[in-house]
Amino acid sequence: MRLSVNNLACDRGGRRIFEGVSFILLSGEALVITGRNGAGKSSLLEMLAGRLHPVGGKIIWEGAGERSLAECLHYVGHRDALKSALTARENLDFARDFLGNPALSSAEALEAVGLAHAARLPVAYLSAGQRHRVALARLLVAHRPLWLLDEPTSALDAASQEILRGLLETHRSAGGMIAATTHSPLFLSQAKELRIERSRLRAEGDMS
Ligand SMILES: Nc1ncnc2c1ncn2[C@@H]1O[C@H](COP(=O)(O)OP(=O)(O)OP(=O)(O)O)[C@@H](O)[C@H]1O
Repeated sequence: MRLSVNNLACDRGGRRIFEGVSFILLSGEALVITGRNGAGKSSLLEMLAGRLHPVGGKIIWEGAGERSLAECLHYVGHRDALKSALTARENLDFARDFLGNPALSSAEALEAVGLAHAARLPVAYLSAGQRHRVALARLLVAHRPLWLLDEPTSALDAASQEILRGLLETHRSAGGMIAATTHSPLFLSQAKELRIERSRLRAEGDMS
C-alpha cells in the first residue's frame, strides 16, 4: 500500500496554515510529524482522515484494492471519542462491531494496553492516561493498515509509552503504516520525519 501526499495546502479560519506538504508513506513505514504549536500538525492528520478538505494538492491512496482511504485507517485524535457512561470493554465492543474487520477481542486489546483490570469500569471513572489507553486499544480491535495518531503519547506515563512503542512497531512489522504528530520523541526505528513550519516546509531524513 502507498499513501502519496502531493503539495497539500490547508486554510483554517480564512488563514493559510501550511502549503507545499508532500510525502510518501509505504507499507511498514512510519511518519513522525513535528512542528511548533499551531503549525498545522493536527490539521494535516484531519485531512488524511477525511475530516478536513485541502485547499490545494492531492492525497492518493493506492494498493488497497476496492477499499478507500477512509476504510483503511484508524484515527485517534485529541478527543478520545469514548462514551463516558459505557465501560472500557463496552466502548471497545462497540468499536469492534462498528468498524468491521475484527482483530483482537476487547478483552485482549485492553490487556495489550495494560488495562485488563479496568475493563468493567465506566470510562468516566478512568484517569486521563487510562482513557487515552482505551482509545489506543481501539486500534487493536479492528484491522486497518493506516494508523493516524495525534500526539499518541499525551497523558501516558513512561511504562505506557513503552507499551505504545511496542504496539506501533508490531503494527509496522506486519506491514502497517503510521503517521503520528508529536512534541516528544517516539523512538520509532527508521521513521521518516516531516517538520511543518508555517508556509515553509522542510522534509528531513530518517529519525530514530
Ligand atoms: N476550527 C478551526 N477554525 C479556525 N482555525 C482553526 C480551527 N482549528 C484549528 N485552527 C487553527 O489552525 C492552526 C493549526 O492548528 P492545529 O491544531 O492543526 O495545529 P498543531 O500543529 O496541531 O498545534 P499543537 O501543536 O498546538 O497541537 C492554528 O492556528 C489553529 O488556531
